[in-house]
Amino acid sequence: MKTVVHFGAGNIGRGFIGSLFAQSGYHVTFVDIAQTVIDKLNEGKGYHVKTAAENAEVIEVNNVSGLNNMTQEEEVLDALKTATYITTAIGPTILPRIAPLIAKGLAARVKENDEKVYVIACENQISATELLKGYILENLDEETKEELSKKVSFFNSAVDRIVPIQSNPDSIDVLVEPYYEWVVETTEDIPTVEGMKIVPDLAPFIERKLFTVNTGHAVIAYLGYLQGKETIHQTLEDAEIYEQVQKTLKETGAYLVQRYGLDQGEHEAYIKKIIERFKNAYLNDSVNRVGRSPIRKLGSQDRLVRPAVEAKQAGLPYANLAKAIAAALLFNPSEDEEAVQLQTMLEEHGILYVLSKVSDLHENDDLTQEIIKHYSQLQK
Ligand SMILES: NC(=O)C1=CN([C@@H]2O[C@H](COP(=O)(O)OP(=O)(O)OC[C@H]3O[C@@H](n4cnc5c(N)ncnc54)[C@H](O)[C@@H]3O)[C@@H](O)[C@H]2O)C=CC1
Ligand SMILES: O=P(O)(O)OC[C@H]1O[C@](O)(CO)[C@@H](O)[C@@H]1O
Repeated sequence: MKTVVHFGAGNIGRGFIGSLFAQSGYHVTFVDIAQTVIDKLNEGKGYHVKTAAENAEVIEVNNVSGLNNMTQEEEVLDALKTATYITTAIGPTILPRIAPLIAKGLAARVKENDEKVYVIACENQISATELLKGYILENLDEETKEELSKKVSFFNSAVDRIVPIQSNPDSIDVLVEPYYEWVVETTEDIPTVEGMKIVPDLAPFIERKLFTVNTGHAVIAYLGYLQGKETIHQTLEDAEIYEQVQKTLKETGAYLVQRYGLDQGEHEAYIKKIIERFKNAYLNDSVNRVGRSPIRKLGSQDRLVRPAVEAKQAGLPYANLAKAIAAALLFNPSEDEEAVQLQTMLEEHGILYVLSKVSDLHENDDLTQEIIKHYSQLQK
């Protein structure tokens, strides 16, 4: 039986990527630091994925096991030696932390196994696998890098499925939205995985996804948070916020249509479909989850700043994106470490410093001035 080693046995790991591999006949070895999840994976050897819909579908996921990368390094290295795929859904900021272990595993593997292995990072980040590859290579000598170049392929990917924080922490079953899309960039002939869509150029797919699903979601989360809302679907019931989401996605849409030559009508239909997905009350998705890690989300390549910069450079409107960035700067749930860090940075150094440091935006930039204007208005 073919195997996959998947780093991150969380919501996307269990509810999406791991589940697709299991359904395709793979044994899935999840690697995580959450010992309780690892124990449950090993005890039950399976779990259920349930769709958030009136007529819920329940999928049984079998042929899974778990390893703890902090305490079972040797076992993880063994699993890496024979895996066909190595995947991650762990969060972009964690990739550098798991890279040394993957590097060690690949270095040992290429000495004794000539079979190809495919590495795919499934994160909300442009070029996540390329970045992971860089972190892995930093840990290897020239000779091993040369071996890797023949036997290991790295593919960027875009993952789209809304999986909220699960309501029962004692269960490893996962509630997911019915919709999903997993797009992988390669021209190689690779072993089939059910639900994996292969394209030669990921750029239009990941940008369309990140700057529609994730931008729209972020607008709802940050404006909802400021209005004291708890969930995404409740926030969307607010007519003003609903309109703000539409106006912001019109801005990212204009950029995407121009940049990738998308069909205007088809893109408008795509936006409509995404907003319908956000309305799914069965997900009960919290604004704090969707807005989580605002420093990452305010990064220059992420869902808010990058499309704003791109729109500005293309001579297109960006005022609503600037408002979304301003709202993100006011996101402050006490349990979100990055939100706390962001607020401390704002208090100690001010908004210009934060926009420069976190978003690579400078004082004399028109976008910076537009953000500051909205920031002052939202503070009132
Ligand atoms: N939840 C969602 O709807 C979607 C999430 N994503 C992306 O998928 C990735 C994972 O997100 P979620 O599954 O929602 O997060 P999650 O928090 O549910 O899962 C992350 C898992 O990584 C584990 N982890 C953290 N640090 C670790 C370490 N050093 N070593 C091993 N394991 C570690 C955690 O224990 C957790 O089980 C993120 O990049 C996210 O942006 C992408 C699309 C949808
Ligand atoms: O997972 P991140 O990058 O923190 O952001 C949350 C976003 O990811 C998703 O979970 C799915 O793409 C969306 O719900 C949301 O836009």
